[in-house]
Amino acid sequence: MTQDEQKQAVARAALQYVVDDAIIGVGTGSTANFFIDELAGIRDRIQGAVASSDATAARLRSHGIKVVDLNDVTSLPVYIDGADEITPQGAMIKGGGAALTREKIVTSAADKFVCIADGSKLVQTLGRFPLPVEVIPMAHAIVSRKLAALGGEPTLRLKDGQPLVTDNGCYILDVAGLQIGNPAQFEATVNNIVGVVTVGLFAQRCADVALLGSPDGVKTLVF
Ligand SMILES: O=C(CO)[C@H](O)[C@H](O)COP(=O)(O)O
Repeated sequence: MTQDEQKQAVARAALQYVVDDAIIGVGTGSTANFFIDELAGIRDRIQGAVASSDATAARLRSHGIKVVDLNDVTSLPVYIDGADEITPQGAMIKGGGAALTREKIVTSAADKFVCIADGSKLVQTLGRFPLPVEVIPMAHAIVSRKLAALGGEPTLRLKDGQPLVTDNGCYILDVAGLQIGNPAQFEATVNNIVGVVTVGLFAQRCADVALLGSPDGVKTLVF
């Protein structure tokens, strides 16, 4: 299977985690987009979805799926999203699509996180993919220096030659050169830097289930 075929296969497999008559959380990125397209086929079975980005909200609406404000939701049985890297223990790097803060907020509201990813995302140690860190714009230089002091090589993410601005009006630093041996501890350390909005490490709250693509089909990991 190609990478896209793997993404489509895990997206389809994730439908089994959709809870009837519920509002579900939906992530951001190309794998999440495949999932939204699959979800359209069973949209009458759910009440609606909480979106982790403006792009996801637009795609849900384009399929006639109701987008619900998280503030109006008291129960979110499941959140389904991709990842940039995931370990065999379920810790993840996310934020390649710049949606890490809303992804982490929706994750915190969900009973279960189902990660859907092609097999290339499974790694033994997080950090080959540059770690996204969302920052308050006035603090990007000072936060960069602090991340460099932790051993990383931060780069301000650009779009069309200008700093990329997230849905929250913030910037993203992509931190290369890390080998993250203790993801939960590193998540706490980076979150503690003043000016950081969110670090794209999902380790204190890992995935509960991962559906990973492989040449032979979808493999399920339960954490
Ligand atoms: O965290 C994310 C967006 O902020 C995505 O889940 C992550 O970047 C994976 O994307 P893709 O499914 O396109 O490989």
